[in-house]
Amino acid sequence: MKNLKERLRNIRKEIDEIDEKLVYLISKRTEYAREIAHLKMELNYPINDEKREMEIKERIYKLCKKYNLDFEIVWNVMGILMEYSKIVQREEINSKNSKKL
Ligand SMILES: C=C(O[C@@H]1C=C(C(=O)O)C=C[C@H]1O)C(=O)O
Repeated sequence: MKNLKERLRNIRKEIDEIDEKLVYLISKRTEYAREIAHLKMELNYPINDEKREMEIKERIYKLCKKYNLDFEIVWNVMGILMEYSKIVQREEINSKNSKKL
């Protein structure tokens, strides 16, 4: 019983560390998206890039096979992250445009 409780505590510690890494990686991903927004402004490219999103989808599909994960669920998570990166890009472009006025 004592061992089981200790194992539970240890696994939760591992999960906390993974969560911290995930949040760090989300912040990295979002910062890169912010940088991309500036490049898109210069290049006159739209925020949405369906072709790129399809490439990501294919990669994620293969990675899910490799790591034996449910693609639908992982793709939902990725969808949220991509939505977030587009929100940040829109904010970035709006704030740059409003500074121009
Ligand atoms: C970040 C980009 O902008 C958008 C967001 C994407 C993402 O979050 O991965 C991918 C394609 C674009 O729709 C990009 O073009 O690379």
